[in-house]
Amino acid sequence: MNSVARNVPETESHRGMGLTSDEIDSIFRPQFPLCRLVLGVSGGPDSLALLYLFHEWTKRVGWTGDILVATIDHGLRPESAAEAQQVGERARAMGLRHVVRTWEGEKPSSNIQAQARAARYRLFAQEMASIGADALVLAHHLDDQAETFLDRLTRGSGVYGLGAMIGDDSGGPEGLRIMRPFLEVPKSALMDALRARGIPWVCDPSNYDPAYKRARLRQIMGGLAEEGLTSQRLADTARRMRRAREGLDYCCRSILNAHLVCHPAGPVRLPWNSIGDPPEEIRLRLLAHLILGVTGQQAPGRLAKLEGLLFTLEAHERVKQTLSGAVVQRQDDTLYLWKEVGRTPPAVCRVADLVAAAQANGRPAIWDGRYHLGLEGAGFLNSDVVIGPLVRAPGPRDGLTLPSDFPVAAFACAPAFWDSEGLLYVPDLFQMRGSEAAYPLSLKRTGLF
Ligand SMILES: Nc1ncnc2c1ncn2[C@@H]1O[C@H](COP(=O)(O)OP(=O)(O)OP(=O)(O)O)[C@@H](O)[C@H]1O
Repeated sequence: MNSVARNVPETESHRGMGLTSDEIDSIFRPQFPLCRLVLGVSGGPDSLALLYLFHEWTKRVGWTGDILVATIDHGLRPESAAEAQQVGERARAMGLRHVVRTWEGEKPSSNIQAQARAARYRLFAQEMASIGADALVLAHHLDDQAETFLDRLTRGSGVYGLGAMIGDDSGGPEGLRIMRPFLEVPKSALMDALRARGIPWVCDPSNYDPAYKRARLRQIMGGLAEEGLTSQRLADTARRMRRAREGLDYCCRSILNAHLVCHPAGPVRLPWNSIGDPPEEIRLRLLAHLILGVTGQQAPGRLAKLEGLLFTLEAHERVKQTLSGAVVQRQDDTLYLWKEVGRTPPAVCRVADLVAAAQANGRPAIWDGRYHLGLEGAGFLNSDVVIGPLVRAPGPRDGLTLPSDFPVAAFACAPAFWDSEGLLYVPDLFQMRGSEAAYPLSLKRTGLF
């Protein structure tokens, strides 16, 4: 995570001439030792500035990585296809590859911006997979950051949410690594840079449509600035929140490293009274980390619900609750957490399909967001072997021994391998004897633990 503030000072160049070479260098250099990138370029001023300034920088410093410029045509405005083509012409004129991906199918009648965004990241993920890209580079800038901060305030976020966007985020949508080199650069500086180069841009009218919350927030920001609440101030506070978040994460990691017991098949337990009496914010973050760790999710859900859960756990010595796909049980002084079977149990899929898709995409094979599959032994597996939650494995369970130091229910979502003859392997719980005694696939947890 690139947490160090890279304050680009408000110099003359920001106000009129665009960014200087030194400023452009300080924006890109710390972030781009990577070699394969997808640049998300819509044709608006921010992402066009990304396209031109990044290309200019790569030429100047002799950066030789691979760039694919991607435009997503959401098909929501009649001009969008022509605008996407125009981005393609510009990219090709610079000698860069460009691809247009279209959001196909019927468009939803409500929540359209969120759905378009989800579709956009799905399409970006496919394009990244096609070239084995290290990261997706987006043109979010300081004013976007300030809007995100305000938006999170309206949702009652705490330290984590108010940290807003991260410059180098390995936990983006679709699990993508997202780089945001302009996060501390004001939009006005990007527009000035385009003007200084005589580059025209298109405007998406939905950016100003008061039907959308983002546009409304943008409008009220003018008034807030008059009271001193400028984009710069809001973005500065977001950066301080990220710093606080890193401090909290650091404390949580030390506590978990010292006290957490993880079973390789999924559940975890924490002796709650042995962690001392850390402040409430740390206890909350510990709970959030544990939920993310056992569920394989990226975000722990709403803060108010997490606060409610902590309150309940601390008020009762024996209690069991669910939150964000995790079961959390307190039994005297021990907390147990595991993944809930719930309405959406982990998928059952053929290991061969999972491995083939991962190899084709140049990405690691991951099951249920929780486990990396080591692929070394994949070739030795029968093609009908599947992986799924233990609770779905067919046939008898002879030989499967559940440990007595976790609740039995905690193993329902354990990763299990089976074929038409029955269960083959569950980490630390079951290993089929005979020809497959040395099970050829290794499993490693993703995430925190
Ligand atoms: N249609 C598109 N095609 C390619 N890239 C895009 C497109 N729309 C947005 N982007 C990229 O994403 C960045 C952020 O865009 P925008 O601010 O519109 O998205 P957002 O919805 O506010 O952000 P996010 O998607 O992260 O929530 C842009 O600067 C650009 O790099």
